[in-house]
Amino acid sequence: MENYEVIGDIGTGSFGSVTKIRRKTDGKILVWKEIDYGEMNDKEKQQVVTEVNILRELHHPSIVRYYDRIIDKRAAKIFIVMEFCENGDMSHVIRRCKRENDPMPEDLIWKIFMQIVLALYECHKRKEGKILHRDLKPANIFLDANMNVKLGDFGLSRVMGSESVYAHTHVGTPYYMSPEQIVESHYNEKSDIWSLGCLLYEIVALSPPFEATNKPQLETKIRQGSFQRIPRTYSDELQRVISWMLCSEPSQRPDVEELLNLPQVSLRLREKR
Ligand SMILES: CNC(=O)c1c(C)[nH]c(/C=C2\C(=O)Nc3ccc(Cl)cc32)c1C
Repeated sequence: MENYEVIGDIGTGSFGSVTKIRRKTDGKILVWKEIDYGEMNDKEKQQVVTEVNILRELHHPSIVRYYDRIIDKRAAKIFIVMEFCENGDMSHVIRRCKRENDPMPEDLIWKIFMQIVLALYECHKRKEGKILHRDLKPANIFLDANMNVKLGDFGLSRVMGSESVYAHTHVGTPYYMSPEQIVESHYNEKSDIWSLGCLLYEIVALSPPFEATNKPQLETKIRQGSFQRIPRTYSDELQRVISWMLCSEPSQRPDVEELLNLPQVSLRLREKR
């Protein structure tokens, strides 16, 4: 802890709180996310260790960079030191767009989508074995000073299984739950693609595709799979890729490779080079 100076609280992520810090050696601004493992059983502790080790291996410009971890045995806490993303998370951006009735232009949406797909490609297609994100949502997508997308920490949500101590912090309605998760069948990379479809829909329409005031109603809507077309100001192409990711049948959904081959995505990939 002595290598870092606390600057101030940033907020609470989907689990654990995030604090802005300064590295004393070079003054670099970073954040740490605090995980309290005091109440965890051995299985959950092992899972956090495994997931942090996976985070350490992942180096990609569109994935939040992991720098360090500090274990405070006395307080039974782990501090995960990660990259600072000056422009916060996508849920704040969506709220601002909605409040100011200032929707994002389609070109920016395709750029954001491309970067999230690149990050997810890194996870799903890594040679050491697939990593599922399991918690794709606006609050887990961060933006750096140049409005580049950074996929937030993930896999850790594996610790968030229903049996985990964290389950209670999984506050809010599971808007992005896939049909197969409702019937509690096995979560796979196509479930991440479903969540990506919900995420892209919400970035475009500024509301999730399936909304309800309670879980049973939400599950019915998700199972029916019908949702409003995105605003007419956006192209049929954007509507088509969202509908493709929101196919009820997982095998019908695209994988990350097919998404990278979309004309609007591959065009921007070539521009990036
Ligand atoms: C209103 N929120 C913010 O301004 C904000 C800012 C400037 N940064 C963040 C969050 C993170 C940030 O800056 N880096 C992060 C790395 C991992 C995780 Cl889980 C979260 C962050 C947030 C939520």
